[in-house]
Amino acid sequence: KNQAQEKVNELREILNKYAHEYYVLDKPSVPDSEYDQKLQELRKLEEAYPELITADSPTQRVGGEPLEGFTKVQHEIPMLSLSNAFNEQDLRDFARRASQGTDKPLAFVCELKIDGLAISLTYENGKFVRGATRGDGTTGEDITSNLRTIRSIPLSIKEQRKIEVRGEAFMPHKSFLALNEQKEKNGEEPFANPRNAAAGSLRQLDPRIAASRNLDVFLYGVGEWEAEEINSHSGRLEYMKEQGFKTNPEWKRCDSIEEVLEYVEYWTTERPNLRYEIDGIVIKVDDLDIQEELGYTAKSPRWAIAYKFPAEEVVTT
Ligand SMILES: NC(=O)n1nc(-c2ccco2)nc1N
Repeated sequence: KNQAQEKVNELREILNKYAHEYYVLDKPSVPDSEYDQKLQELRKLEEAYPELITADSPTQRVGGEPLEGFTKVQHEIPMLSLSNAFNEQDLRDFARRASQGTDKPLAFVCELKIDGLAISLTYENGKFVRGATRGDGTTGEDITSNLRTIRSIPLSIKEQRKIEVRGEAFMPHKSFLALNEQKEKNGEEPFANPRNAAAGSLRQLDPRIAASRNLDVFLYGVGEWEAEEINSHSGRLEYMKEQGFKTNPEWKRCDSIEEVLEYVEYWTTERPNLRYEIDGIVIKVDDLDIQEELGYTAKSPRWAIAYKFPAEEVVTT
């Protein structure tokens, strides 16, 4: 029995490492067959010793029965929407207002604005305990069982103190095209865009359907955190990556609005080469104390703004 426990722990550690390399770092160190073989070994051991099964085992990604409905979740810290910028002048105005709100030197972090569904993930004692949609910003829906099926979301992390991280769940282009092809074959209505497809997939009551949709996430923020000891947004992004969360590799710390404008310029042309949909660039003040000084309007932070790409002219054939 103890032998089985040791073997199970060893397999879980190896499988979590492989999964992190493959789904989070996009750099597998072993062929899929190696992963599948070890997972099969773990399944057999858990079958023989069901009392050894834990919720964070890699075999427990796709849960049991479909839900009857989604329960509501209150966000202790509201998940606010971002105000928009549409051109260079809007961005310069944003930077000026921010610099007038503090006498400290100002730095920004630029991030790709992933066009998906905003989500919140809560971990307690290092375990993924709850996942929720943004909803209206204060009340979302508990979609834990669906989010567990997304392989790039870790089921356990090193941090033992309660932490809530936030990000975007999305459907990569390849999965979107394949899903719509399938829907058209079945004579079903295809999804209009990857955002709707991701939202529709996470609103399914049966986690097996969500599991089949090849969703992914990028995490970009922290909500509640018992151990707030990092004083910059960029530091938080690095911390989240260290904890095993998938953060978008394209974020960049900029020391001036000129650098921000260069970043926007670069991604305006580079955007078509991404394997996922983005609808803009998010610019955030990096220093968390300055974020606090700047505060919020009724519905959005004053320390962040979303530059939106011009809507692509639809070529009607
Ligand atoms: N959609 C997206 O990629 N977002 N959204 C935020 C955000 C929303 C509110 C605060 O931050 N940040 C990024 N990268």
